[in-house]
Parts: sequence; structure tokens; C-alpha cells
Amino acid sequence: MCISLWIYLRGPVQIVACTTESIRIEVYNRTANAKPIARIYVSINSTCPLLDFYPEKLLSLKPNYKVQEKMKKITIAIDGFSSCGKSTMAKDLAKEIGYIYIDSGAMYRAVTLYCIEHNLFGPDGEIKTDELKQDIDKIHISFRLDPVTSLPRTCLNGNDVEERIRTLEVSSKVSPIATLGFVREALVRQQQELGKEKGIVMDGRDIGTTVFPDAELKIFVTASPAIRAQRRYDELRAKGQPASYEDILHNVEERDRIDQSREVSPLRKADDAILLDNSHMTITEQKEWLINQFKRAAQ
Ligand SMILES: Nc1ncnc2c1ncn2[C@@H]1O[C@H](COP(=O)(O)OP(=O)(O)O)[C@@H](O)[C@H]1O
Ligand SMILES: Nc1ccn([C@@H]2O[C@H](COP(=O)(O)OP(=O)(O)O)[C@@H](O)[C@H]2O)c(=O)n1
Repeated sequence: MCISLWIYLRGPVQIVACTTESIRIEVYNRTANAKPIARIYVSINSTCPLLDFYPEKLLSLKPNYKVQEKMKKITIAIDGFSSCGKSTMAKDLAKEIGYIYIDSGAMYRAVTLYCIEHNLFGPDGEIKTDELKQDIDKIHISFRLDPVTSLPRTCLNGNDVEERIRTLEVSSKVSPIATLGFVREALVRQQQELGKEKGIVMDGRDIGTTVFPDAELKIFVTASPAIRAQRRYDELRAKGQPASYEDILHNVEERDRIDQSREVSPLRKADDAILLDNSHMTITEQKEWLINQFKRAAQ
């Protein structure tokens, strides 16, 4: 296989690893060369040709919490039920400690959006599995950092779909897509590639059990369904999206049921994960709790 990769970037570029499976490139600032300002991973895999691109600008941001030199660079897996605050916690921690943040649920949502837009759901909501299998090569998921928030935005085939993947329509169709073994296989492979060098916080359903079973810190988050539905309802209303509390509650419970009962990598707490019920915690309290867990795990 011969691949040509043309990249135009303002800074010295170094190819740090190039195998038959992936190319790893680091970009340095011209003046300060201590740390790369961006890292690009391109996975080459004939059975999983989804490409990933993650400009790791978080590294160039000054973390609020000074990670001490002697601290280990670790992998942090945050799993749990839908809408309980996993990504809020994961983002907050990643920003605080200067780690990469990956929302694995966004990847399943992007595949779902592709299916909606390419008519891969039948009239009764059934998935056209054979067609999706054929199309999986055409689904390219990537993350780009929002220059204002410094948080990753999900792109599907180069288009920013961050808002479109958060609608209730996608939420209501994503869990059946996530039961498909070939979809999980493709996405898990990419997630593992992204986390190869540690220094990553990833949230989802199977991160501590399947994606990174050796993660040094695993958290399993839960909250009551009513509280979770209320949080999601408030979020959608704040974004100006029409929402019904009852529909959201039904969606939250239905996704939990499908996620827990699927055959491949069902949602469950890893034996070595720490359980957190954040029903009565504020966002600030859960952030502090998580930073303390990090300090302990990275010692
Ligand atoms: N402890 C908390 N208290 C109140 N709202 C929260 C809390 N944690 C998260 N939220 C809010 O709940 C909503 C769902 O959180 P999110 O992080 O997207 O959940 P998940 O990633 O588990 O689906 C968001 O609007 C978020 O701001
Ligand atoms: N690692 C993951 C992440 C998400 N998912 C699926 O993708 C859906 C959407 O994930 P999400 O993290 O965006 O869900 P929310 O809890 O944020 O609503 C979940 O309900 C799961 O069905 C999964 O199966 N495995």
C-alpha cells in the first residue's frame, strides 16, 4: 500500500512513528520545542478505514492543576449510565490536567447520524445492517478542537456535526446502532489507537471493560433516571431545542436497557472501577472529587 499525506502546518513537523497500521506525526512550535503543540494520528487499516485526526492542542494549554513531574501519565476511563454527567466530568478533568479528552459516545452518535442521513433505517426503525456494513468504510469520524472552548467537536466526513449528533432523534436511534459488533469493532480500534500513549480521559460505556481494561483510573457514574432526564431536559431547553421531559426520561431508560443487555460489550461496572452516584453532587463537587481520584491514581 502506498499512501501520500500532504499536510500544511505552521511549524516543524516530525513523523514519530510510521507502521503499516498507523502514522503518528507531531508538530512543534518554532520557538519552544519542549512539547508538541499538536499530534496527529492516522490509522491505516483495511478492515477499519475510518481515519482519525486529533490536533492535540490541549497539550499547549496551561493546565490549571500543575501535574507534578513525578506523576505517572495514566489512562482514565469514565463509564456509566446515559446523561449522568460523564462527559462533563471527563472534559473538566482533561482541561484541568492537560490530558486529551475523547467522547466515545459522540463516535456512535456520528455513525447514527450517517445512517439517518443515508436512509439506512427502514420504515419501522430497523437498521439496514448489510448496507451499513458496506458503507462503514465511507464513515470518517474526526475531532477538531474548538478554538474558543478548547474542547473537541465531532466531525463526520469532514463536516462539523457536534450539534446535530445531540438531538433526541439521534439519541433515540444510537443504542441499536451501538449493539452492532462490526460498528463497535471499528470504533473500539480507533479509540485504542487514540489512547496508545496514555494521557487520555475517555468516557462511554465500555471504556473500563473493553477499550482500556488496564486503565489506571476507572470511574463508573450513575444518578437516578429522573435526575438524569431533568439534566438533559434543562440542557436541550437551554440550547433552544424543543424537548419533552417524558420523552427524554423514556429515552434515558430505554438506552440504559439496551446498553446493559446487548451481547457485545454491555454496559457494566468494571470490577476495579470506583462507583460514583452524583445525584446530589454539584458539577464543582464532582470535579473536585475526580481530581482527587486522579491525584491518587497518578502518584
Ligand atoms: N452534578 C451535576 N449536577 C447538575 N447537572 C449536571 C451535573 N453533571 C452534569 N450535569 C449536566 O447534565 C447534562 C448531562 O451531562 P453530560 O456530561 O452530557 O452527561 P453524559 O456524558 O453522562 O451523557 C449536562 O447538561 C451537564 O451540564
Ligand atoms: N463507549 C460507548 C459509548 C456510547 N455508546 C452508545 O452510544 C450512546 C450514546 O452515548 P453518549 O455517551 O453520547 O450518551 P449520553 O449519555 O451522553 O447521552 C449510548 O447510549 C450507547 O448506546 C456505547 O455503546 N459505547
